Amino acid sequence: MIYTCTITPSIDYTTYLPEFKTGKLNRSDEVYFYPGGKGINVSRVLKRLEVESTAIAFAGGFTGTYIEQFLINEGIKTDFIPTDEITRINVKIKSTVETELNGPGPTLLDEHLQLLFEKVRQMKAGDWFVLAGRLTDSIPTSFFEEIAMYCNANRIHFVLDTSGPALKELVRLKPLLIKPNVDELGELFETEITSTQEAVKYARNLVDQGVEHVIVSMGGEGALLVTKDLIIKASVPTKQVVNTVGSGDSLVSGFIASYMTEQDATKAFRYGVASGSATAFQSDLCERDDVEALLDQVLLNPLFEQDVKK
Ligand SMILES: Nc1ncnc2c1ncn2[C@@H]1O[C@H](COP(=O)(O)OP(=O)(O)OP(=O)(O)O)[C@@H](O)[C@H]1O
Ligand SMILES: O=P(O)(O)OC[C@@]1(O)O[C@H](CO)[C@@H](O)[C@@H]1O
Repeated sequence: MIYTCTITPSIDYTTYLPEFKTGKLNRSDEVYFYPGGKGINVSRVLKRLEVESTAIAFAGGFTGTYIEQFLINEGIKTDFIPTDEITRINVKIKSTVETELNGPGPTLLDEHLQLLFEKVRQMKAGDWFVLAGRLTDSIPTSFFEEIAMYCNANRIHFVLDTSGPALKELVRLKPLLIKPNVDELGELFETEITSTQEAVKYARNLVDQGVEHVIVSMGGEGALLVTKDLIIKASVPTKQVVNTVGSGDSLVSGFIASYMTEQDATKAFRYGVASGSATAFQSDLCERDDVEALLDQVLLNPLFEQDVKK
């Protein structure tokens, strides 16, 4: 079973308008209320790719109820831990450019964390634990380290898609996959990455620390896969972009969905990138047919260590 874990879920209030003027009253007539948060997006895309998962999340209030009910209606198993706080609403404004306003995550107490650990203790060898999204400051990084160590010791595949200080600490615990975008990778090494060569260098550093697969996503510029044996750059299909929110999560879902059946990192990477792009080309997350229609348009270009070092 795949378990996704979203510490900070959200409703993504997504609104489209031709022009967004700051400091003015703006009106839009097209709005959507998607359940969001990175782990939740991963579960939703997995479902569309016909892979079952259980979505674990900390959620509360009317927004928490809305998110859980939405997932249940889509046939996704949920295992939510209730919080006293109302789950955040993140605002996504789609205009000439995309503007996002994300709220803070919940303040979690020790009892909440113990409930989460209990769930992890029920997982079995061969299961997947996908920890995705912002990890609130109210949780010490040591808590996630314990979870990652538990996963390693019990052969639970650990996938990590987060940013900030926790990412720095947790890469040491050898996740099966991490998927920073290029800015998050730069943040991890306190630098700005301006070329594929640099991205490969830092991704390679993470592989040397023990991460099995590092995927660096670069929006419309494609993505990179770096493992012990592979360095591959993928170019992405070109089409009108509608909403890129969740495209990184779709990449993660596509990779897992393919890798868990075929254990072929190159194929899984192609499937992941096609999933990311299929999401970018529509308002909500991608469907399986859209992903498969794009597969041939994802061009994989192997890079060689000597070329990258130039
Ligand atoms: N403009 C685009 N055109 C085609 N594909 C895109 C575009 N933007 C994103 N994608 C697809 O989505 C993948 C992930 O994109 P990105 O690097 O923006 O992830 P992210 O920053 O983690 O996104 P998010 O946090 O919103 O999920 C890319 O590798 C690509 O496959
Ligand atoms: O605040 P975080 O947890 O970093 O990001 C949350 C978020 O922006 O990420 C998802 C897209 O990846 C959205 O569904 C959600 O609103």
